[in-house]
Amino acid sequence: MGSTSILLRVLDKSLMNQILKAHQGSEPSCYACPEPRDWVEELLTGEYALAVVELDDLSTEQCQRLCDAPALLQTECIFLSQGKPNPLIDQLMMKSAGFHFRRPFHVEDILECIQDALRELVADRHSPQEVLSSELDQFGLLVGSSKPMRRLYRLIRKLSGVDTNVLVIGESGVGKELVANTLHLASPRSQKPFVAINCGALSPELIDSELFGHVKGAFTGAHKDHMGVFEQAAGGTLFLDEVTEMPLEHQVKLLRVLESGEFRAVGSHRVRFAKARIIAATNREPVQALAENCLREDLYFRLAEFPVHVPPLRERGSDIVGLARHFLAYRNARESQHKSIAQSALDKLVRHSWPGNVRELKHAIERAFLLADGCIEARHLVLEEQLDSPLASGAVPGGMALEDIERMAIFKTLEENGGNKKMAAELLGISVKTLYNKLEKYQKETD
Ligand SMILES: Nc1ncnc2c1ncn2[C@@H]1O[C@H](COP(=O)(O)OP(=O)(O)OP(=O)(O)O)[C@@H](O)[C@H]1O
Repeated sequence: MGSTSILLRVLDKSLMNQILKAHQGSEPSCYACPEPRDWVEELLTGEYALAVVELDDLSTEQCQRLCDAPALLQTECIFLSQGKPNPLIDQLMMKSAGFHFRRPFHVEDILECIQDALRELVADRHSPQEVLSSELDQFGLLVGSSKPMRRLYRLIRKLSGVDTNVLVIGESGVGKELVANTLHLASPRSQKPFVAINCGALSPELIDSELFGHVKGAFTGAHKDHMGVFEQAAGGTLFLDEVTEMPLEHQVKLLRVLESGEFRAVGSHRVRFAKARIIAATNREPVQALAENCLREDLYFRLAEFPVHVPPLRERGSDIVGLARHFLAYRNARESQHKSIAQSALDKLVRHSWPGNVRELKHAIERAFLLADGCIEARHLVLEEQLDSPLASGAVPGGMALEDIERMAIFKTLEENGGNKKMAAELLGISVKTLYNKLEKYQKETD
């Protein structure tokens, strides 16, 4: 018996026949548990993908065996009963995230529910294929086939032929540095250096030296001449990342070089000429950066001769799945592996809002690659949900009890997922069983 078969224990003969008829000859096959065979034992073998079970004669002992066995959670359950209040069935429902149909049975609804459950299970079992190749187009170092990316490629191609300054704008992790590097590679400067510095990470004392260099003896510790990035990138491209994080007084110095093309190394009187093309980048919207005084207006106009907006990942449609496959294919190739990705995992990727953009996706796939043995499933994808949550936005006051935060997270996740406990447990990063235990606890407290 394969693990995709259905266990049937339906006492209502007509319903049983209709289910069997609907699945005659189709995958997965049905196994009708003959009475008085112990259907509980059969179910707990964990060999069934789905179980449709009539429960009216459920005994306390059977209920306990089911509730105690983790195998119950491996099987999707559809329970049928007469509908009389039955604490044993209630207890079972608390342990398994199953459906419960009460008499009179609506055959259509039950068949539809079975179909739904099977569609998901079959998709997960049959669709994962080894991901060994990427289907996305690539321009320079940028991967993606979506419309906004194609528009970006066209703009980069146009800008590669001219020597103007460019300001690359986009959220963190969208690929701004890759855009700058691609622009460099597509330009006549491609044989010269591409030098990147993070303006936000430069220490204020060393910033002049980093940008313009220094001569031996210029200050304590300057044991030899040092070439600044303007000189290192001569003839090539200088990428100034996070330019809005540079202190305003240093932005003036940068502006002077951009205007005059001249600079002097610290401790030297010799004027040097800047021969690098400047591409700057920022995570902030320029209008806001100007309003918040993080960016000098004159520098902005100098840098943004051509502003290039890089779209966030959530606006790139099927590139999300395409990039996930791309990163997986490369990882498979590097590690000589043949790992696959399940449809449920791809669905989870599509539902996510990607606050950390492509960087977050790349990390999520790399972490999942390590966690999954053969097939990456939804549970292997640890996404930065917390960035979206009220906790990160400061909606949770400091000093709030951790239990209250947990209760809030659980109820909010259930609410947002239409009460789907499996999905909620997955998003919360706990097992369905743990979710039930926690619900039981919190519900008791509020009763
Ligand atoms: N279109 C893409 N194709 C392939 N990889 C990408 C793409 N965009 C981004 N990446 C990858 O995502 C990661 C982040 O990219 P990058 O550093 O260029 O982003 P960024 O916008 O400059 O980030 P930050 O604002 O934090 O500096 C890198 O590992 C990069 O290789």
